Amino acid sequence: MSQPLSASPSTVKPLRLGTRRSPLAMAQAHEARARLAKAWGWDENLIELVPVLASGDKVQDRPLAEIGGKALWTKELDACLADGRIDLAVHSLKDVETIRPSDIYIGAVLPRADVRDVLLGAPSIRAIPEGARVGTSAPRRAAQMLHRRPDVSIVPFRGNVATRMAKLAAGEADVTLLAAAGLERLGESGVGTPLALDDWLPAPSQGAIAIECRAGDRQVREWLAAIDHAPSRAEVMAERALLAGLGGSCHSPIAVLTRHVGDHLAIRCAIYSADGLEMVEATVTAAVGDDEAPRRLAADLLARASPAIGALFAGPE
Ligand SMILES: NCc1[nH]cc(CCC(=O)O)c1CC(=O)O
Repeated sequence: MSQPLSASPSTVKPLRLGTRRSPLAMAQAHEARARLAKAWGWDENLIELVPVLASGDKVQDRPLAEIGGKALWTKELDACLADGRIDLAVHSLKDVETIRPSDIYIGAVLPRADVRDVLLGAPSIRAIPEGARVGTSAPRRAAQMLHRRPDVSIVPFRGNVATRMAKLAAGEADVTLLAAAGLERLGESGVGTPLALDDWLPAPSQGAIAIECRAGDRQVREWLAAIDHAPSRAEVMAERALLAGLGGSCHSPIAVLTRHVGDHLAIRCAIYSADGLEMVEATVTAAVGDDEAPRRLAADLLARASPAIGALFAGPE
């Protein structure tokens, strides 16, 4: 007989929550566990954290775009979900590829944290010394920086948040950029200068934590629904639809922010050439859940993009 819905996990059969092993991933997993346990009145011990080594964590010395992209963060956790080693997987949604396997479902998006990028090493973009070395391996951050400051040079800067802060302190670059959300979750919210959203947009889904489960697991889907934050979900899903419309990959410099304006969504997006010299931007208002509006925005951006920009996008997926 099938289990009645809303039964609790037990000490004999705890819920298993898969996560990457980095300090940021572990902090996000603890937050997800705390929210789920609280929503259902469970002891946190009924949710067991299962750290899984992702292939992206094994390679630290080359840009991700070079190694093969975003599935590097999801492949291992996807396999663990599929074969039942875990029941839930926690991710920074920003690192989760746009097209997911059909047997995996995003059961919850947690309330989106501070979406801004933080500049470390200088008090503002303008104050960065002439010709400074900017440490980043993110095509978006590199292009945005070069767009504003064509005089700087970009140096590769991989590794987890602490590694990048240590590299900055060791002088491997003069400035770097990190997500405010990640810094906050690691208890480092005091460092650096958050960049104003008026002239520095974040990555798609930046600041959002997603919890995935098996698409067919009705019980876990019901549990996750209780901690899903509908406004955050609407915003990041619009950004993911835009990304799908652009055919954006880890090579694609895409900056976007979606915000609720009344009961609608305002989507602002800019796409760049790799050298930051060229940029096209557009804004659109969409109804919540209307994936066509972000896709039209993507088509409009691509139609206006120069060859140097267009080469970085595959087009509608
Ligand atoms: N690219 C790695 C990554 N993935 C998610 C975050 C931070 C948390 C978030 O943006 O949700 C970071 C670090 C960073 O970009 O500084």
